[in-house]
Amino acid sequence: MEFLYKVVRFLIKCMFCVVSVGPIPSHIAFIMDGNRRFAKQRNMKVGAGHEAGYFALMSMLIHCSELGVKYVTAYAFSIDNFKRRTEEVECLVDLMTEKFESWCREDSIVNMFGIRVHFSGNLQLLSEPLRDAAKKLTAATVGNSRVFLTLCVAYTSTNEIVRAVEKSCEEKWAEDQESSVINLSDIEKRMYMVIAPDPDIIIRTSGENRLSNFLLWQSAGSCLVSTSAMWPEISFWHLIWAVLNFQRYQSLLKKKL
Ligand SMILES: CC(C)=CCC/C(C)=C/CC/C(C)=C/COP(=O)(O)OP(=O)(O)O
Repeated sequence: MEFLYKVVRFLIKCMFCVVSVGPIPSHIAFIMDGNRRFAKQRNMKVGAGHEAGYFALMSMLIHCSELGVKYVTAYAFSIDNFKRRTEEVECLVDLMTEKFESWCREDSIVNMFGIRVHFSGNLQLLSEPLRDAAKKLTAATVGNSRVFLTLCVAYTSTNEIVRAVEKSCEEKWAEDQESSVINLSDIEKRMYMVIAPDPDIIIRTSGENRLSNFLLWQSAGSCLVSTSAMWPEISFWHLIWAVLNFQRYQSLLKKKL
């Protein structure tokens, strides 16, 4: 078993060397889809599917960090997810609260890997314990700088855009009532995602090709990669495949110039 593990680690290292010859994306975003189908296919409870999804996110984070990807974004809970059955919403909320609280510890995985956590979304819609855990985690990881992880929670892109436009109007009007012209940079400055560059790659699992109200503003130039694997099944190889696709897309762009 130990031998097999060593062989896999060696292969992973070789692949890292191969992809490092080309440009490494600075920002990868994930639409983590298929947790419930993964659970159903295995006669597991829905909660177990989401828990498996959590471990898949951890493994992607570690691979991204080893690959030198600076920004990672994950769509963890959309505003529309509040419409799901109460038990499922509670289960996801409990899972996130528990993990965020544990990530605050000094020896947690996020601190070990130098991951700074940021939240994108309307946190006012969350229960108080989850909102507090998210705020505590943001503060607890503020000194980390190896990877910037943005978790989209209570997020939809349309909500982000409307909020940024509203804030721009209010703040510009308060600044100067004579000329309150709003431009692109006024809106972008007020987006939740202002902390990260636009994603180079968006990976969606479970065979779907839709963006489902995720990073609509930021994805104009992103390379979209869809895989039929359910989110808990995502592996290092899917990540490498996405990066190779991105590199091919980059070289095509260069040829066009
Ligand atoms: C602590 C932390 C950040 C945990 C994250 C856990 C996690 C992976 C959440 C994603 C939840 C979600 C709505 C997935 C979509 O699959 P789905 O439920 O829609 O599955 P389906 O497409 O098969 O119905």
